[in-house]
Amino acid sequence: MNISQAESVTAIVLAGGQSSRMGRDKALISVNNMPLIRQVYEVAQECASVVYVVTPWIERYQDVLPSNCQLIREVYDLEAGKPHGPLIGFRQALELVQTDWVLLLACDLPNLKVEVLQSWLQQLPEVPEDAIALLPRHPKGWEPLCGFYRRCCLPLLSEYINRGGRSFQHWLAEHSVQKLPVTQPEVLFNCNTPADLEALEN
Ligand SMILES: Nc1nc2c(ncn2[C@@H]2O[C@H](COP(=O)(O)OP(=O)(O)OP(=O)(O)O)[C@@H](O)[C@H]2O)c(=O)[nH]1
Ligand SMILES: [Mg+2]
Repeated sequence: MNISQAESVTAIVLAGGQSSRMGRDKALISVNNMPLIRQVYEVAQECASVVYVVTPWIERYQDVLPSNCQLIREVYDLEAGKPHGPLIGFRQALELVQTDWVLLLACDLPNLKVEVLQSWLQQLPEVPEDAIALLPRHPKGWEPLCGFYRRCCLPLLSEYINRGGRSFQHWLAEHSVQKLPVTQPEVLFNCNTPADLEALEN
């Protein structure tokens, strides 16, 4: 990919989940000798001019990420003892974005591939103006944490959050979203459980 295309996208990696199904922090689990969060970070870096990692636990991740990594400390819900959820983390980072498009990624995508993301990037100029995002679709809805959003969706996101909304699916259902055709669905594989991890290792 040439530099001008790389410069047109900012990546945001969300790493504030509870890993309740995995039973331990999945961002730090090593697959092929590299923590998952680092793998996602490195792929993102190949495709974006700026990469933000959003987490309440900067100290937990900074040692496994490059020293120049831009970590954003997410606001924490002190009463609940956990972050406010991925939509709030996304908004916090989106407020800093300067590029027209954002690549939003979960930290549990071990099969992400630079070439695939770069081929997705080529589709951005074709997205209709009224679509706020370009996302893969699965039978139950959108795949919100492995795809692209327009920076200008920030006011719509804030308005939804201010109404009390906390669901990507509900928010996306209110707007026009372009379907991203995925020819290699394995890149979307989510490592959520010990069984997922085992499947990956075999
Ligand atoms: N920044 C941020 N990221 C979040 C938050 N909740 C989930 N994520 C991230 O969103 C991505 C997808 O979340 P899940 O796969 O459900 O991960 P999880 O919430 O850690 O796992 P479970 O507790 O098993 O649902 C992962 O990269 C999580 O780290 C949040 O409140 N803030
Ligand atoms: Mg997941």
